[in-house]
Amino acid sequence: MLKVGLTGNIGSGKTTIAKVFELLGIPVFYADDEAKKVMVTDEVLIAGIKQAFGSEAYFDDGNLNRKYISNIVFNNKAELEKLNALVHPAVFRAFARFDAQHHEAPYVIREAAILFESGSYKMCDRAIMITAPLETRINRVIARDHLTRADVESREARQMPQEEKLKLANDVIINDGKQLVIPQILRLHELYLSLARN
Ligand SMILES: CC(C)(COP(=O)(O)OP(=O)(O)OC[C@H]1O[C@@H](n2cnc3c(N)ncnc32)[C@H](O)[C@@H]1O)[C@@H](O)C(=O)NCCC(=O)NCCS
Ligand SMILES: Nc1ncnc2c1ncn2[C@@H]1O[C@H](COP(=O)(O)OP(=O)(O)OP(=O)(O)O)[C@@H](O)[C@H]1O
Repeated sequence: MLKVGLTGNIGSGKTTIAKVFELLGIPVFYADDEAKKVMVTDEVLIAGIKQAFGSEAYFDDGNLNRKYISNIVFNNKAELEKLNALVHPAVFRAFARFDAQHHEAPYVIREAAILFESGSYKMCDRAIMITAPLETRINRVIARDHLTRADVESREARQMPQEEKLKLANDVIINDGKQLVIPQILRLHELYLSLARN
């Protein structure tokens, strides 16, 4: 079974495009969702996060105080690395379980915002990079999340630049709102099916 990583910088369209692969019958592992899940269910991880960032990291009902953590980690590289070092091992373990559950599929997709930054592309056979101009991505995220331009820019600044990621990717989907996306997805789907057969 082929493992395909799917990434792109903030607002590039990762989730939207991953859903199309799902429609084609391909299992998709959403690393960011899984990260959020383990951060509220894994007791050891919860204790580690509270120790690192203070008990304000969680609300009294057990939910993660995302705004509090975002303000810390997206404004300080060392703090983000601290959070990643706590969360990523738990996400890697969940991915291994997902693979095992879908071993009959020709390929699986791992959708992750930080596939390259975290080094997890090395655990995949191929990596897809989704690109769109920065201005388009900023406008999409402002419309979707009602964040400010400065919020989006500070998140973008924490990610490896698109050009760097393109050097590490095997495949590219251009989601600039001009080029048709579905034919690009179908081409890659055919490619992965044929790689999985051989
Ligand atoms: C800091 C948290 C709580 C903020 O949550 P919030 O809902 O406000 O933002 P969201 O998760 O949608 O992320 C917003 C943007 O930030 C970027 N981002 C998220 N995590 C990271 C990270 N670890 N490094 C760099 N960029 C990141 C994503 O590209 C995303 O577009 C959350 O992002 C988080 O828990 N991150 C750590 C877990 C992680 O590493 N997830 C990424 C994949 S495993
Ligand atoms: N080709 C497109 N045309 C118009 N809108 C789009 C297109 N692709 C994505 N969008 C919209 O842009 C927003 C961002 O897309 P999406 O949530 O898929 O991006 P993402 O890369 O997963 O974002 P994030 O990095 O913030 O998690 C969504 O509201 C989505 O509906």
